[in-house]
Amino acid sequence: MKKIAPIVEVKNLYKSFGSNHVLKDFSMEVSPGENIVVLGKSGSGKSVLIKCIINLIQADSGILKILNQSIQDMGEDEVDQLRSEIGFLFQSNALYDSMTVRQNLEFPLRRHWSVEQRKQGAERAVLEALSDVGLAHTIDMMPAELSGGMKKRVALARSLILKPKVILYDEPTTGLDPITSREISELMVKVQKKYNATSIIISHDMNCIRITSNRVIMLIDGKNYAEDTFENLQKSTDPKIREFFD
Ligand SMILES: Nc1ncnc2c1ncn2[C@@H]1O[C@H](COP(=O)(O)OP(=O)(O)OP(=O)(O)O)[C@@H](O)[C@H]1O
Repeated sequence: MKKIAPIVEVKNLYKSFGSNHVLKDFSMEVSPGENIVVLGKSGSGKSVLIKCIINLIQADSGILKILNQSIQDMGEDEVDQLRSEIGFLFQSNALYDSMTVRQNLEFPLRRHWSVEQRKQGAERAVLEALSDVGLAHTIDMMPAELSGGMKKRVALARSLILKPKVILYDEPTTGLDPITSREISELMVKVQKKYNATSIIISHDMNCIRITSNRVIMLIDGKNYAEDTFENLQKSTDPKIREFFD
């Protein structure tokens, strides 16, 4: 049977900051439609990995391919084009406080759509993305009027607006109460299905990982130390893995 090409491929990745060797021969492959969680201790290099994948940080060496393209070899315009196919949900949400929800969602369209495209389709795109996260009624509200969970949903809607093929989540449930965290995790599964997207999720929220992951990659000592389903890793007797589950 022909092997399906991975959507994201990382091979033998190295990244150091001075004498701080963060990623040391890290490799992983993500198949189309998968929800992958990268789990590691604080400071283990999870954010550095995600930033290398989208070339916000330059890797020292290794191969990085996303949507079958080598991001390291691309010019600025090509990287920009590629990033329009990738949705990001950052820990901080990064909503603009001085803009309405609508304006926040229109922001990526301004960069990637022509004036004509925006005239024709912006309203519909904003409403569709907001409806996907159950918040169409907030379209003219300011971020300050929203709860933490609602802000997270709006940020997710904004990352969906360009219908990304890949979604990167950096600690999507940090700072939320357990019920809201669960809602956000379930929403992540729902949007992944609707958009047929592939997700890479950085998290150490065990409930979020259980709900969202098809596979978990353990980032330990700069490497892909182990990868398996959440259920199988949970049964592991390896002390380095057990630390996360006990
Ligand atoms: N731009 C940078 N310059 C220097 N060092 C950096 C930079 N970015 C990250 N680091 C270092 O790389 C290491 C890994 O950081 P990273 O943010 O990836 O950790 P993390 O696993 O995401 O942690 P957390 O779960 O706490 O967010 C840390 O030691 C950090 O200090």
